Amino acid sequence: MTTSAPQAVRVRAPGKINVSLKVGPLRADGYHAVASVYLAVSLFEEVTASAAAQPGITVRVDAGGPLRIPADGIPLGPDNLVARAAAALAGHAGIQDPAVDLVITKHVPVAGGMGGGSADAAAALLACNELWGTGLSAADLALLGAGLGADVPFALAGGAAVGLGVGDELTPVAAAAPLHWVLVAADTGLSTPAVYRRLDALRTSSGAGTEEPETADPAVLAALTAGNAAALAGVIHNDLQPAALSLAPALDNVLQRGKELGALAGIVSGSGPTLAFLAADADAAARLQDALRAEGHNALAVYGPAAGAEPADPAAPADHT
Ligand SMILES: C[C@](O)(CO)[C@H](O)COP(=O)(O)OP(=O)(O)OC[C@H]1O[C@@H](n2ccc(N)nc2=O)[C@H](O)[C@@H]1O
Ligand SMILES: Nc1ncnc2c1ncn2[C@@H]1O[C@H](COP(=O)(O)OP(=O)(O)OP(=O)(O)O)[C@@H](O)[C@H]1O
Repeated sequence: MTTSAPQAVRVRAPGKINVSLKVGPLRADGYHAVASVYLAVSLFEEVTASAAAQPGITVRVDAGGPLRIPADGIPLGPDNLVARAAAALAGHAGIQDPAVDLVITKHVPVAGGMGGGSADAAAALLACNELWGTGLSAADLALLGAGLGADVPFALAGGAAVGLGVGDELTPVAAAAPLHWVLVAADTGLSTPAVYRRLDALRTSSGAGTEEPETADPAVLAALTAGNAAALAGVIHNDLQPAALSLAPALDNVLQRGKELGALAGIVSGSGPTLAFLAADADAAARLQDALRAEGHNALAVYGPAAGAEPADPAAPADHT
């Protein structure tokens, strides 16, 4: 019996928060060495790759989802990370004229610091690998992904992990229990390179020295491994937070408000502006989500760790849980 190639493959990949992010000095290549503790959360992007009749890579975005994400500002041409992912895989596999239609179901805030574009790239790599039967291993996909963005290997892997190098050298962290968070999305995004540049400028003006971050904070890893939200609340940290707050000062009030409303701690996610509030448990997260929504914030309770890129259940709705 022969099995025919699939006509369409749907894959989901998670958004992330960084529960700890240490950033070293600017390198000659324009990047910064980091020591990141990534946590994938239960807010997923989906990418459907369908065989196309004509050669070419097309991109469409279905926006919306529980955080009501608008599609503005997402390129639909070859610059979209899903198109770049498909082109990279085709190039690697020697496919001359790839013919694929890619549809993104967008749930992760755009330019939100949650690695949404990286999740799209990860999902597209996996979906096209399946559609085209190219058979790349997880390690090969991660290498291709690292060429697309520092966060892409983690979006493939999911779970919780330490990321060294530019964030792409991953070591998994076994987390005992899910942690519950409330995300607050902002109306406008922040450019990741602009936030890193602001960090460099703040450091230059304060004269503060910076060390190469060689290891992730052991206290963060211990709290994560134990699934201990109270302990984690005391040690979550993001070196990019002062830079994000300097570019988007209104976030500071929201951070304070989340804590007044019961969060154990609050942090800017990655390069921001999405905020992530840590709650004691699922009930506390639901209450905090509702309290923040009552004050007009675009809030959503999620948990992490969540799975990395994987085929989406065709029966499941394209939702965040
Ligand atoms: C802020 C984080 O999301 C934390 O996980 C990442 O560091 C950013 O990851 P990303 O968006 O996948 O990053 P890329 O798309 O590879 O890089 C975008 C830009 O961010 C800056 N960048 C990114 C990663 C890094 N370790 N150092 C940097 O300075 C560089 O200016 C780079 O040109
Ligand atoms: N599939 C995509 N989804 C969103 N943005 C994309 C995509 N492809 C390309 N982009 C471009 O990349 C920019 C940043 O995208 P993204 O949403 O991944 O930011 P981010 O989540 O802040 O990234 P990170 O957290 O990894 O730093 C967007 O403003 C857009 O111009």
